[in-house]
Amino acid sequence: MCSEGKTTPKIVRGEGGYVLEDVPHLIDYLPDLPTYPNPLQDNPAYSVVNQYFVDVNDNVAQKIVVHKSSPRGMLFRRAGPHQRVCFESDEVHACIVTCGGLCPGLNTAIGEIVCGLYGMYVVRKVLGIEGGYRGFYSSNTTNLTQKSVNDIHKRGGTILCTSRGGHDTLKIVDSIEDRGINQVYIIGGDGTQKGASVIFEEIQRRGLKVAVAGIPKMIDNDIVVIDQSSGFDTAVEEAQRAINAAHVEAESIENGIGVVKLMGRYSGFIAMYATLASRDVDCCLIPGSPFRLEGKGELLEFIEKRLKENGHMVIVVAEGAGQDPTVESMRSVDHQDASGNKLLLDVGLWLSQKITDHFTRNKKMHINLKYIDPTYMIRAIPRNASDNIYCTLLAHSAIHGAMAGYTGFTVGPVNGRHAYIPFHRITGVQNVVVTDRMWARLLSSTNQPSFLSSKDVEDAKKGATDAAVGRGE
Ligand SMILES: Nc1ncnc2c1ncn2[C@@H]1O[C@H](COP(=O)(O)OP(=O)(O)O)[C@@H](O)[C@H]1O
Ligand SMILES: O=P(O)(O)OC[C@H]1O[C@](O)(COP(=O)(O)O)[C@@H](O)[C@@H]1O
Ligand SMILES: [Mg+2]
Repeated sequence: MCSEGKTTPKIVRGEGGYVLEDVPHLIDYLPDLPTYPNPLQDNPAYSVVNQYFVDVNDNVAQKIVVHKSSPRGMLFRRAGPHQRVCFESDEVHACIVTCGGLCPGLNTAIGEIVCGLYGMYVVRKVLGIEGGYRGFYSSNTTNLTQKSVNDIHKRGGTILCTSRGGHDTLKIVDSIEDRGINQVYIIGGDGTQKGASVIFEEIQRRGLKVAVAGIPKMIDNDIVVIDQSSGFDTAVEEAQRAINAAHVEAESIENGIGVVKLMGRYSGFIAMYATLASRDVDCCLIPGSPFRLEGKGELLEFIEKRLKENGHMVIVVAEGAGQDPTVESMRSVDHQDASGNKLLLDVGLWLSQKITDHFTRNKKMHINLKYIDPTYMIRAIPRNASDNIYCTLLAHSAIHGAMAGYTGFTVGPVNGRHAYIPFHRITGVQNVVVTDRMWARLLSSTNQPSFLSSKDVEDAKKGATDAAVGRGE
């Protein structure tokens, strides 16, 4: 595995504090590249829409809440179809690959890239790379047509299969070059975008006319800059079913406790949003907000109090929660998956065991605890309607960008408008639930203590500031 790319940021400054963080373009290293009129101008569907093409000077602001005396913040290039493109339709040989963990909407993204290329740009050569990055050099490929992707958006998973690890940059770029591929669409999470970044670097180094576009999918919502990751909405919705079940079980028996573990390796967005949406949850535990079991005002005392008040309770725990020294012992610190992600032991099981032990030991109360682990159920399902539309827009934005000659970018909504974001802006830092207003809303809705000491609060505030600096805010 390589480390992420080292492209120098393409910063364009102008009057009035204008700062555009632009994405690379093929013309940056292929200056004589010809351009052609966009075939969309003759497309009966698109030609009827006023101002369908984006202006080359359209930008999207990262910061929309500004202070009188504060800097205006960074701008990104607006995504969308351009008047001129750098590829002729019959010249395009595109490929699509899906990498990393599953996420609802992968098949929609695949299908929409294929249909968008065929329908909007009259492209006829789209190759599916099977089995993630290693598929470039060790697996089968499949020709993708509008017919072959016809109804895949209704299915969970990815028709191309996926994998972790196996990112061998040189072999991947050799394969791209040997096959004559000139547009590479890479669908995946934060790890995948890092991989895409180094592929782009190598392609640029070799001077190839190959556009590399990243399409973000992250069930954990742990990618920075973009508003929200695709698949997240579906996952939060599906998590409601597990929380409902835990609630029904807990309230139907004396001193019932329902514990639900939700995905979120480094960030607790699914747990936080699922808790806020449900309103049946009494306590939500996430990475970044440490808790302790024993002691005054700590978790076990709170559980006892809530049981006495309500007779039952529901706890939602994100899989990455409990990283403080109290639970350090249950973590398999030395283990990583094939992509280098930290492997965690089951915090839900551990917590359930600790709660049961506590109440058995002190004999104060007989509890009935049910542990529900819907982990893979929330990501193996088909996307919901809103994620379907979202993935469609991501796919189309990626196609328009690649056709216009932009490369080395990830596409995504920034404050509601789709933009092209250079890889390095999203690969350097991870999105985490910081102690911001959303977390305050959650604490107020569950009425749980924060379990934070004054030192924890200081650390969290510092972490939030550092993260904001890392995100370029
Ligand atoms: N720093 C990196 N450089 C190159 N490839 C990487 C890097 N990090 C992850 N990858 C590759 O990206 C792919 C997906 O990464 P992973 O972390 O498993 O999932 P996700 O993209 O969903 O976060 C894997 O094939 C992995 O080898
Ligand atoms: O068992 P797997 O496939 O490694 O997946 C588990 C991980 O996948 C995720 O759902 C998403 O992680 P990625 O962003 O790496 O795909 C994590 O929340 C979870 O820890
Ligand atoms: Mg990841």
